Amino acid sequence: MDNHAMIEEAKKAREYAYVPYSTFKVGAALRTKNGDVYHGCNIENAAYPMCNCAERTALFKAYSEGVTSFDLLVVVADTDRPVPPCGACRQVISELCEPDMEIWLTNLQNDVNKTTVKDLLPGAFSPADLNK
Ligand SMILES: O=c1ccn([C@H]2C[C@H](O)[C@@H](CO)O2)c(=O)[nH]1
Ligand SMILES: [Zn+2]
Repeated sequence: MDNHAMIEEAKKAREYAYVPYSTFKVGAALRTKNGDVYHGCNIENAAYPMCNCAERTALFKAYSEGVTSFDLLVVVADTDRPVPPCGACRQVISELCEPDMEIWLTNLQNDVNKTTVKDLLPGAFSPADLNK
C-alpha cells in the first residue's frame, strides 16, 4: 500500500476512536516491512490518565502479535496543523521503531509533515542508558 493510501487507512482507524471525554479522535496506520497494516485509534477512560493514544494502540497491537519491524507510521487528527504526537508516544515510538523510519503526521485536509523517528525525539532516553 502506498503512503497516500496509508493516510486513508489512518482516517478509517480514526473513526473507531473511543473519546467520550475529549471528543478528539485520532487515527494511526502502521505499515510493516512485509506491507501489512496495523490500525490504531485513541481509547479513553473515565480514569483520565489511562487514555491510550492512537499511535501506541497501533504499535502495541503489532508488538503483541510478534510483529516488530515497520517502515511507516501515519497519524491523523482534525487539527489545523498536522497532528503532533504527545511526548509519551514519542518515547514509545523511539524505542520500538528504527531511528530512520518515516512518520507522516497529517490532518483531515491532508496537510502532511513528513518526519522521522529520530527527529520526533532527539536525545531520547534509550535502553542503552540502562547499562552503565
Ligand atoms: O498524537 C496524539 C495526540 C493526542 N491523542 C489523544 C489522546 C487523547 O485521547 C486525546 C486528547 O489528547 O487525543 C492521540 O491519540 N494522539
Ligand atoms: Zn500520544
